[in-house]
Amino acid sequence: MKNITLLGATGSIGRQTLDVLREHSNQFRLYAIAFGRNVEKAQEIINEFHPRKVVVQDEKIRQALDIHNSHTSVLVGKEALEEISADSETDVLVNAVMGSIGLEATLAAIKTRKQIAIANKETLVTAGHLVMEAAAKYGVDLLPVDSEHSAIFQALNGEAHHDINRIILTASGGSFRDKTREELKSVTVADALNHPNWSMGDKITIDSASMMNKGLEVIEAHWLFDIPYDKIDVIQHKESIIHSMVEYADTSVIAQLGTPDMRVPIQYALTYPDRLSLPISKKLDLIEISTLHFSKMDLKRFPCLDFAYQAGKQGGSMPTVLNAANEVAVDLFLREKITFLEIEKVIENALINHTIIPNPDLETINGIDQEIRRQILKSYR
Ligand SMILES: NC(=O)C1=CN([C@@H]2O[C@H](COP(=O)(O)OP(=O)(O)OC[C@H]3O[C@@H](n4cnc5c(N)ncnc54)[C@H](OP(=O)(O)O)[C@@H]3O)[C@@H](O)[C@H]2O)C=CC1
Ligand SMILES: CC(=O)[C@@H](O)[C@H](O)COP(=O)(O)O
Ligand SMILES: [Mn+2]
Repeated sequence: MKNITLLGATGSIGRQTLDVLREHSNQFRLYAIAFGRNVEKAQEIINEFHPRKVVVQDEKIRQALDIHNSHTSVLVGKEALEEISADSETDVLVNAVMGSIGLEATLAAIKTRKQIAIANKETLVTAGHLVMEAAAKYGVDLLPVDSEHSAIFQALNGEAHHDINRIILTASGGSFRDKTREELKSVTVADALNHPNWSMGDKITIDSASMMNKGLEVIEAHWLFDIPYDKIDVIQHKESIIHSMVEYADTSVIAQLGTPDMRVPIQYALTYPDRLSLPISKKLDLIEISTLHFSKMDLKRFPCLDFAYQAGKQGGSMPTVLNAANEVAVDLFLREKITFLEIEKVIENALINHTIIPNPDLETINGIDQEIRRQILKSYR
């Protein structure tokens, strides 16, 4: 029986992780959870799974929870995310919080040699060098949950890196794949949240529409698989059936396919290297689908993808700036303070105005993250 600690339990990945745990309750026990503001959902989870530890952000949320038993203890604050991640009872950490807030928890789990299923891609974007350095030092594998990275992980199957020509990430194109830039001037939040293939949290759904999601995934792939940026390609594939591919030196291409259902990569990250059954409602039926489409990515149409390639290649503190600016810009868009096309402007300005700091340590990264947020928010109060 493995004890699972789940950060972001009330979110999209969190809830689908709970589906997997329900399905395999003979193998996994929910040991601890952390969530943000959704008290109602958290209460449901606590009532069903009876975790030993629950992390809340503040006293007000602790008081809103109805816990009257000595079995469950409630911990408060950001440090408590690290505490449950490093807890000696935790066997597997599923990091499914949204944003760079998840960074210290990932590092804490690495230092205590946990199995880590990582959905929280912002952790790898903002501080990939620190995370991978720590993972190598402590001999910890990061098991990807992101669908594309799970596909690559499966396609790599332990092959040596020098055998690889390139990684091919697939992009659905998001909510606005068929819109012109002119049409993008007047799109609404509701339009942007209408992803054609995946039901996900709000922030990643907006990232998908701006193509920043794929940009973050390029950086995530660079760190997870130790692959240079010029060997990472992105192609548009509107059906999200091929989740990504690896082209080998002999030109052989290995892809992983499946209907878009995040429970598949989540479960694989929990059971690796084994595979367990998973009763998903719709298995892949290629005859029914009949045709798959592919097209070239246009970096002028999707400048956020270009920003991410540039920031990744420049390295140092640039990916931290990219991530922080994007997190704030998406939040401003979701709160209708800026338009959709202003998201990319906010990010571009932050990148242009930043003087790169090589090899930043954790304190520097946190300082830059906070400063970028402060500067951007100052203009939109
Ligand atoms: N959804 C998907 O299909 C995919 C998601 N990912 C990645 O997984 C991560 C999670 O995405 P997703 O599940 O969609 O996001 P959601 O917005 O649905 O969920 C985010 C979770 O994080 C919690 N949270 C937010 N702030 C804090 C905090 N300060 N402390 C503790 N918990 C916090 C939220 O709590 P609450 O809701 O209670 O406020 C919620 O449980 C992201 O990095 C995303 O890029 C990657 C691939 C696919
Ligand atoms: C499910 C998942 O992994 C998301 O990151 C997904 O990839 C979003 O799709 P697009 O960014 O390709 O639209
Ligand atoms: Mn993805």
